[in-house]
Amino acid sequence: MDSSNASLHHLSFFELSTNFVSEKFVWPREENHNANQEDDLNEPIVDLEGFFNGEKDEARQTAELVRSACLSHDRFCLKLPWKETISCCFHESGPDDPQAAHVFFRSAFGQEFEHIGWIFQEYCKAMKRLSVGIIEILGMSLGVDESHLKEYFQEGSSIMRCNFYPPCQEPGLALGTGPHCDPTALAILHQDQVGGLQVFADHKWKSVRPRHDALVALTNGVYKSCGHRAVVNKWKERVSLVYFLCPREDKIIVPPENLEAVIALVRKASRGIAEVTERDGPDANVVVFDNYPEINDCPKHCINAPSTVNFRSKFLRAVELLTGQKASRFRKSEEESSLAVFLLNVLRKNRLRTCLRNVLAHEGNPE
Ligand SMILES: O=C(O)CCC(=O)C(=O)O
Ligand SMILES: [Fe+2]
Repeated sequence: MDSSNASLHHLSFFELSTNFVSEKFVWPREENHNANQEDDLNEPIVDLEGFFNGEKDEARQTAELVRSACLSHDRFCLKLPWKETISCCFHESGPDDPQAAHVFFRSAFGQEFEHIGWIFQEYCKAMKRLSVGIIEILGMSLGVDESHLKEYFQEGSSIMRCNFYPPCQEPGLALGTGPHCDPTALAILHQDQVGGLQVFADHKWKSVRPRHDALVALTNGVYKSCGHRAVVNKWKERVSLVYFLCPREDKIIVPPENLEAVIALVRKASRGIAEVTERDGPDANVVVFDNYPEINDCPKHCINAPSTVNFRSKFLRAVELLTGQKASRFRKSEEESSLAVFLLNVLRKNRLRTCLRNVLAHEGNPE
């Protein structure tokens, strides 16, 4: 670093060299955190090798693992972050493209940084391949057409961010990156060995310990967007690189058709279930869904009636997607031929109710 850069650096973190952290960086007490006393996340490690080698069974198992990991997160506010950041757009471009990274690095930072732009471009190309692969697995895990999401993101223009976190004398007062959910489809994060990334899971901040052989993928969408933050370290500087996968700027964002239909049905059914159990108690076995025409359209709630087959198969799929359990486990016998009984039995498994609540909360106003 030359002397002009060094003085700039000292200027931006002037407060650092004093014995206190400037008020601008002090995070509200209610969001207080003690960076070193958090639990570890114990996130599942998803090995993508089989998927990238084209092994179908391994890809399916990977999608299962991804689904259960993505269905278990919550969300969440800003003071000044204790960090410096550079974010650049990444376009898959030819060497003469004015938007190519090396052109940007040369014009923004000077000739001597052009080669960093070339490295940046190569890194982003690799991240693009990886992220589109992960998106494909996410698509599989959601039960939507496998190629849908892959094609959707194929031409995207993504963002690459480098975060630099200087040491902070009072790491319990400041945050490197405040709590947030990334607004992009997928973020792939490469953190160095200092550690600092935390994810909000099970109502607590949990540390994602650095692994030299793994990157961290954070998702958004039907799977709840994953709240996360980065804490700072008293002694060491930390660097993270984040690749954000985004669709092309003019793409219209809509859920895949079959997924939308399933979610709409689940919303309706879940309101029905909630009302039903309040009114009739958990042992009720005859139920009328007054306000839910899709369900009442079924003659005598018989799930084998032709008009209900479509609904039933969609609902079973939704149950599978949302609970991670095979829907056939709920189809115990012919006696359970009433849709209402079926729904109540599902509800008794309890997990579905929580999952449905999550879907409703995630989608905003359930009314
Ligand atoms: O540095 C980190 O670990 C997190 C950074 C982050 O969440 C972001 O840049 O969006
Ligand atoms: Fe983030």
